[in-house]
Amino acid sequence: MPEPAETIDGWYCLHDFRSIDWTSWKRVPEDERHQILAEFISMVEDWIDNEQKEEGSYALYSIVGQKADLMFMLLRPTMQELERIEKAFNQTRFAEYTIPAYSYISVVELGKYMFRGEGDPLEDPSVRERVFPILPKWEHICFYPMDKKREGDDNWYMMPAKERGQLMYGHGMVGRKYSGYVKQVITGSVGFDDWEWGVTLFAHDVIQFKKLVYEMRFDEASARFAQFGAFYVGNVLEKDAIADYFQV
Ligand code: VOV
Repeated sequence: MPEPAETIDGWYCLHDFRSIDWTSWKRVPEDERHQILAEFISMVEDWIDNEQKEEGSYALYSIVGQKADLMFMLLRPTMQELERIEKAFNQTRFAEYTIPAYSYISVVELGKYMFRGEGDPLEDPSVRERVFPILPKWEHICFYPMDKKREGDDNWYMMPAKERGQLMYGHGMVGRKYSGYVKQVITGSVGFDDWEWGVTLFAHDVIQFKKLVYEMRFDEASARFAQFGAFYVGNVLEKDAIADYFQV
């Protein structure tokens, strides 16, 4: 049997996508809308506090297109904490005006392909930074889930570890060209959700997503093995811009 890939796992991750029920929202009197938003903003402030204490991280983006309007990406040390946040959000008055659109459960993952260190990788500060990341608040986000194929000769899980390592090396080389333009957070979801990985990309210039994802399609690891779910793309929603976004 080919050697299973070893992973270093960090914070648990919830991607939570919501659509806004704009028709109902528009009917809410203005002063009440302010109160409802204040409660939501105070929740975002809690996420910011948590991130400042380095006990987790968050990203808040508005999504373009009809798949959703908002996306929260939350990282926490336990699945219980993620559930508590989800429940706390669902109990806000603001949640009454949102419709769940999609969610994704995973854990920040680093493949051991590139890790050459000795001992416990979680004691290596450069590894800790990768698996307990403070999420960038760059202008744009792109999220999609993916699998590695298991079909005939293109079965990722039947390939010897060395060959997989070579392909991941080639993959990393393509990715490195985008250093400073695109930041990737790969989360593993085998056993947690419907796909094998969540791919979350951050960029200052949205066109860099298209360039990177397109270039990767030609790289063997993706060309032969990658299968993709739905793509979501969005713009950063800073705390101070929330009130404006919900102005109707
Ligand atoms: C921003 C660019 C970028 C860079 C630098 C980069 C580098 C790397 C390295 C070095 C490694 C291996 C070690 C590790 O870190 O796990 C990975 C791993 C991985 N990647 Fe990647 N990736 C990028 C970007 C990047 C993209 C755009 C995608 C989506 C693929 C596409 O076609 O749309 C992706 C996917 C993945 C996945 C699913 C894994 C885990 C695969 C596994 O079998 O374990 N990735 N990735």
